[in-house]
Parts: sequence; structure tokens; C-alpha cells
Amino acid sequence: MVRPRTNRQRAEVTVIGAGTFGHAIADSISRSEIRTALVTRSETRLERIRQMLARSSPYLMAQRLGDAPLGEYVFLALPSADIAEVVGRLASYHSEETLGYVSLSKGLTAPDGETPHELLSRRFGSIRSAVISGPSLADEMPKHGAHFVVASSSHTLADKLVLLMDGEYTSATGSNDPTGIEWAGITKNAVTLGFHACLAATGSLNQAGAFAGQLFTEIYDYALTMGASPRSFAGIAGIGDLMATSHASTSRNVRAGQLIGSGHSVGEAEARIKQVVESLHTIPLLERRINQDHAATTTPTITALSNRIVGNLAHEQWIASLTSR
Ligand SMILES: NC(=O)C1=CN([C@@H]2O[C@H](COP(=O)(O)OP(=O)(O)OC[C@H]3O[C@@H](n4cnc5c(N)ncnc54)[C@H](OP(=O)(O)O)[C@@H]3O)[C@@H](O)[C@H]2O)C=CC1
Ligand SMILES: O=C(CO)COP(=O)(O)O
Repeated sequence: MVRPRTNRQRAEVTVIGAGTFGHAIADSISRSEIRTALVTRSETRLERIRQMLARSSPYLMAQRLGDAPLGEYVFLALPSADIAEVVGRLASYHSEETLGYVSLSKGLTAPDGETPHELLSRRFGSIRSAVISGPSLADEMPKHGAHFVVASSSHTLADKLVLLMDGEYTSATGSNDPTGIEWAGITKNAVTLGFHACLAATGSLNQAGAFAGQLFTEIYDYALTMGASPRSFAGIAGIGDLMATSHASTSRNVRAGQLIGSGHSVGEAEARIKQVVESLHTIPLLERRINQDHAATTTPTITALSNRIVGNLAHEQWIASLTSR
């Protein structure tokens, strides 16, 4: 028998963050008749979300953060900058019945630049932690589906999550390289923004391609020192996601890159886009993290882009740095 959506019962899967991607993932999982809760922090949005869900799968319900026990699998569909704060709150009602915490984010956490998987592993243990990534533009998913990569150092957890993601319009492949899969997603967002910023600033595909290649190399070299496998960058969650995102007119990182490259500030870009743009927060965190870890390594492309984003380098000076190379 199909259960009601809006009670406080325990779901099998809890998706925290009722934004664009949280909705898409919760919809996809619940269509496989898996009891799924989409969790919002907002009392006012809760009613609106419940009304929206009334038209979707009967296995999908809306809950407010803290109002119901966590599911067996907890998916975090949050801006990476906010993950540390939410994970801090989850730790107080974590139970042994929660078997896995899954990051869907493609950025670094504030304030220290930890990756979401590093943070989850530190709080809940690496065998309970996983990453899901891959080309998955939310607006396309119901019509064209998406193929994900599910990565965890626990084979048991990765296998279970592959089954959960194998749905009406989604499928997944397992990986034992959470570090590589996560860094490949972080890299694709930063490189997408960098490519489109350089293209908008110079009008040159040749310049933008060279800039993107240098940016990619600096992040990739660092990710390898963190233990990432090169194959993860070559695969679906690496080059696959980079190509899909950088061609998407709906991509937030593309649009932010175009605005930054046209001389807009971060505040102006965020005000226009009104959704999370991961790379705007991640590039400055990345610059700090790499330079702290590798005092001897130079990362001129990341540093110049970070300085442009945080306002330490004037737009004209950043453009001059691009064309003088
Ligand atoms: N959109 C896409 O196509 C894809 C997105 N992703 C990744 O998924 C993540 C989420 O993206 P997306 O859903 O698009 O972003 P949105 O900006 O649409 O939504 C993010 C949601 O996170 C919740 N949130 C924000 N801040 C906090 C906070 N401090 N505490 C608790 N909840 C918070 C809000 O939900 P509420 O107010 O309901 O609590 C908000 O609606 C990002 O890291 C993105 O890179 C990955 C693949 C594809
Ligand atoms: O990660 C994504 C697609 O795989 C979504 O990209 P944007 O955040 O740039 O929209």
C-alpha cells in the first residue's frame, strides 16, 4: 500500500536541500518506489513544497530539517559553502540506522576548504561517506535522464547507492575513488567558469582554451597529490561533466563566468543568477588551500582568477594578465 507523503515517518532516503537538484534527485529516487523525504530548512517553503509534491510520486514526502529521523541514506543537495553548518546540525541526531551520507556538491566547504567528502568522512567515517557526481543538469533529467558516478571507499555503500540511483530515468556506475570523482566535479565547475570568463573578457576561443587548460592542470596536479586517480578525470564525472556543463546555456557556472568576464562583480552575478554558483566560492577557497598545502608550488592561473573574484585584482588588470601571457 502506498503511504502518505506528509507525515513524520522515517524515509529510506532523506534528501537535504530542496533546491533545483534536491527536487530532481528526490523525484528520481522516489519513482523507484523508495520512500524518499525532501527536506527543507524553511517552514514557509515547506507548505509550498508539499503542494508541489502532491503532483509527483506518492513515495515522495516533504519534511523540515530536524522534524523527522534521518533516512538510511542521507543525500546532501546543498551549496558546498553551507555543508559544514548543516553537517554540524546532523551530527546531533545521527543514529546507527543511517548507513550512508552522500555529497552531491561540486565545490569546497567553508571556511577551511575541506571537500564535502573529507568533511563527511571526518564526522561519520569513510565507510559511511560517498560522493555522487556526473553530467546531471537538473532541468534535463526528467526528459533525457542522467548517468551518475557513485564513489565510496566502501564497496557495500557504493553498490547500494548504484541500486538506488538505477531508476526510471537515471542510472549509475560505481567507483572506489571518491577523492578523484569529487575533485573532477570541483575542477569542472572552476574550469567552466574560467573558460567563459576568459572568453567574455577577450572574445578569443584560443585565449579561453589556453586559460582553461592551464587552470585545469593546476587543479588536476593538486588533486593527484590528494590521491585522486587520473581515470576519474578522464571519465563521465570528469571530462564528461566538463563538456556537458560548459555547453549548457542554463549552467550557473557558465552564466557566472560570462558575467565576471564582462566586468560584473560576484555580488552582481549572484543577484542575477539567484542560485548557487559553486565555483565563485570554491576558487578563493581552493587558492588558499593549495597555497597553504604547497608553499613551493605556483598556481598563477588560480591565483589571478581568485583575486579577480574577491576583488583584489581590478577587472582590467586581470584581462591584462590574460593577454600578456
Ligand atoms: N542543479 C544542477 O543541475 C546540479 C547541481 N549539483 C550540485 O548540487 C548542489 C545544490 O545545487 P542546486 O540544488 O542546484 O542549488 P539551489 O541553489 O537550487 O538550491 C540549494 C538549496 O540548498 C538549501 N540550502 C541553502 N543554504 C542552506 C543552509 N545554510 N542550510 C540548509 N540548507 C541550505 C536550500 O534549500 P531549502 O531552502 O529548501 O532548505 C536551497 O534551495 C550544488 O553543489 C550543485 O553543484 C550537482 C549536479 C547538478
Ligand atoms: O553540475 C552540473 C551539471 O552536471 C550543474 O552545473 P551548474 O551548477 O553550472 O548549473
